[in-house]
Amino acid sequence: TRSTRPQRLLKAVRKHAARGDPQSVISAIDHFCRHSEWAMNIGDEKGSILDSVVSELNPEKVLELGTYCGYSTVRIARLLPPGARLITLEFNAGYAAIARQVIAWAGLEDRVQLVEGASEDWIPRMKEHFGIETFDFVFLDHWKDRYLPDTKLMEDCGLLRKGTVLLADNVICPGVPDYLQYVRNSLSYKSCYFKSHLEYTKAEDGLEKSVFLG
Ligand SMILES: O=c1[nH]cnc2c(O)cc(-c3ccc(F)cc3)cc12
Ligand SMILES: [Mg+2]
Repeated sequence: TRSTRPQRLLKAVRKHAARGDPQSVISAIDHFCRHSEWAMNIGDEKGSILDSVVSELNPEKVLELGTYCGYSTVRIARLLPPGARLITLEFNAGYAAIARQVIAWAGLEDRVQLVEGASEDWIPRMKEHFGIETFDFVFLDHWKDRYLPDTKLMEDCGLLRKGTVLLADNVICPGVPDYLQYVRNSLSYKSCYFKSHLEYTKAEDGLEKSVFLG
């Protein structure tokens, strides 16, 4: 049977990237998506904004909602000190299987824990199952209809602290209007928009950075 796009993306990583070299994995995926097949990775333009937010924050505890093939997982994990931990949640088993191999190819499996399942099922279990008190940084990149309910769920579960940074992908395309309205109007957040483009295209998209004020 025909291979899947994530399988073809992994094949390109194995062919063109060097094992243990996260930057070569990032470049191989960007090249594949520009020249072979578009895929919904954050990409190099928005990825550079993600890099700058992570580098400035130096987070110890990171949560990523939506792994897909692990492109942003690799982008974030390569910037973390070895003691730091990134937990990434992926609902789709096929995506998770590819992401594990991409993360391993980059040599970053020691600081990444990929969990398969629904965000709403795992967020309430972060403390007792992973020994997490609060997250320093949360990257939202899963499903637009889950950004707002999962953010409220993280608040209710006490997973956010004064200064926790939420960074949301795709706030313009596909768009998350209910989430934007919430973080931009809530007194519990200081929010700002980073204008950019939909990965590998000229369409507008952007990232919303929101600091939880407690
Ligand atoms: O569903 C998505 N989850 C996470 N990230 C996405 C992302 O960066 C882009 C898109 C997307 C954007 C335009 C389009 F025509 C088709 C799909 C979807 C997701
Ligand atoms: Mg995205």
